Amino acid sequence: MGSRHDKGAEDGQQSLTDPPSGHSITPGDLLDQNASPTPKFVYLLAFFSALGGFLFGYDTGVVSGAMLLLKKEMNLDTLWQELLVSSTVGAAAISALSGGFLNGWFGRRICILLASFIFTVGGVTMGVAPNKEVLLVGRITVGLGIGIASMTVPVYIAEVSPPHQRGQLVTVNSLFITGGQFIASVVDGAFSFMKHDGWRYMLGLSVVPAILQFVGFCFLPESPRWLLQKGQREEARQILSQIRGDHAVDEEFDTIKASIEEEEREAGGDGFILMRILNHGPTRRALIVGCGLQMFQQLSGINTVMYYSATILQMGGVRDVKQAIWLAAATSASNFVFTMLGVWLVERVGRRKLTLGSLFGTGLSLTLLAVGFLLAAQSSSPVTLHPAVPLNSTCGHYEFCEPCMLDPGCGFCFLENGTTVYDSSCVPVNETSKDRAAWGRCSNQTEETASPIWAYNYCPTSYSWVILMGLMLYLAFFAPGMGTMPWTVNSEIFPLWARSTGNACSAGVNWIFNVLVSLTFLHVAEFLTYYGAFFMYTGLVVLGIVFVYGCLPETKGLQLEDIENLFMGPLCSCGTSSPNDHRHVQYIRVKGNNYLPSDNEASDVE
Ligand SMILES: O[C@H]1[C@H](O)[C@@H](O)[C@H](O)[C@@H](O)[C@H]1O
Repeated sequence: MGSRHDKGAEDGQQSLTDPPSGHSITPGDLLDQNASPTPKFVYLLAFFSALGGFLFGYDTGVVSGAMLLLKKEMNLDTLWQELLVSSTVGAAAISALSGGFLNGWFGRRICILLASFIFTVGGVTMGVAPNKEVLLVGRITVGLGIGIASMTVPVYIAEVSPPHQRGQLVTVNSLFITGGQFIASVVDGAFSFMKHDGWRYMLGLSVVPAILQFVGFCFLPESPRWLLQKGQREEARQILSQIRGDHAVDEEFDTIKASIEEEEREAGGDGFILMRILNHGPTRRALIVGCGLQMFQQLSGINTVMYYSATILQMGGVRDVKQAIWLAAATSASNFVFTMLGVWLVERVGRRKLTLGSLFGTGLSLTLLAVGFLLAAQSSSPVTLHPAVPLNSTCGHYEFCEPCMLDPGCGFCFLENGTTVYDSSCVPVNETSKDRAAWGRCSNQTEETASPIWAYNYCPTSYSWVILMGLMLYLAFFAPGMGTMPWTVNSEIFPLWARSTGNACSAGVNWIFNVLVSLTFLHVAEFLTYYGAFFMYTGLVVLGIVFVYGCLPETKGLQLEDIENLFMGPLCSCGTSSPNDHRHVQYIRVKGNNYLPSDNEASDVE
């Protein structure tokens, strides 16, 4: 790997470790270089590509509010509700996996255009859907768009960004994801009053950012790194100069070119890329780190916590559906706001520390959530009324709310005076709508305050504040690190030839574990109880800490072409493969300002 670095010296440039006489390079010099303004064009590229992240967030987030209206209007049973929610995530998993091929073959720009086209078609299909079958087709279509966008956008942003700002700009994509989820919850709130057709607006509005992105990308350029890999040198050089503004790009261009040639030599040019990745030590290790991060992101339970937030709020006494919708918007707003913290921190503390700190806090908050659920279970309200239930129902056996609500066939029907629960019973749930009981006092839900309350999947508790605190802390810790870093790190750890396939695999792992965790949550809770489920997530987060501590190197500030060096050593070297240990000497022109070196040194003096 040394050849391209020696080249700089031949060109008369100076090594950082060997400053020219009369000019010793101080950290201040490096800071100045790194601080040179980033051309506005890069921000424009980041914005238009991150609209893909926005659509990812919007389309995954909007469905919960739309479902409240849809299930009434289309009379959806539980199976159809689950289909409409999970089909999108399932389709995203499949298209993310196949997106690697599209990305490598047709380029990042075409893939982003394709994703925004698919989002538009999906949005229109959902907006005009005459029946649930067409709606399902629309949901699957947007899922296909999400999968492609989720693996292409971070790669594209990483490839056009200058090294010292790459982390921040790629993390902006995660900010757009959580921003999309937040806007979706606001749109859900705003249209929830439209009992008829409100869902059409909720689902259909996604065409607006999709069209904006499509039109924008008709005018925006391809990634110069991809073009260079495809041998289109002149166009690559021209685009790189356009993106870098007045900075000359010879150095960066030569580095990318040399590294592509070297990579092809080292990794061999034949065979399936996935096989080449697996047969080549550094890329195999990068793949394990990338997929592991994505797996632990989902195993930390983010989507369970987000999905479950409305129920958590109901436990705390928010029984009005409208109020619950708005408070759920507050949950996604927190996720969004704390993601901003991640954008701010990523270039300051680096990826490794941010991920570790985030996992640590996530583990503590999950413990708090689990303890809250444990306290709630232990003080669970007794069943005081025992109406005759059909013999085939298990609901008549329960003496307390806790086992009653853990049985998917039953719910808790009660009256409330302040925080005191009375006249409570455990009765079968209506199979077509879980919002009411199959028969009896809770089978006909009215808005009257004196009418009995139907609690499905939750129990009233005075410990809801512990759970609520756990929820808020969880988002504060998860969002800036584990919510963002898996996407950011994956966009930078693979060499160019392996980047599309590597990201396709890791994004696919993210979506597969997303489906797995959301589909199994209620069953896990049924077997382990809620506190058991949250203790289990805590255990998985502890495994995540061991994995990240052992295997995640710091990639902050390095040029993409140098990151492969971090994976030369053994897989888990406990962070010792930091950039400073494996850094190759980088060369800069001391006079003239045409190349941005790594900002490792800058960070040391920050
Ligand atoms: O990074 C994102 C983000 O944290 C979202 O809030 C979550 O829903 C996604 O599953 C995750 O991939």
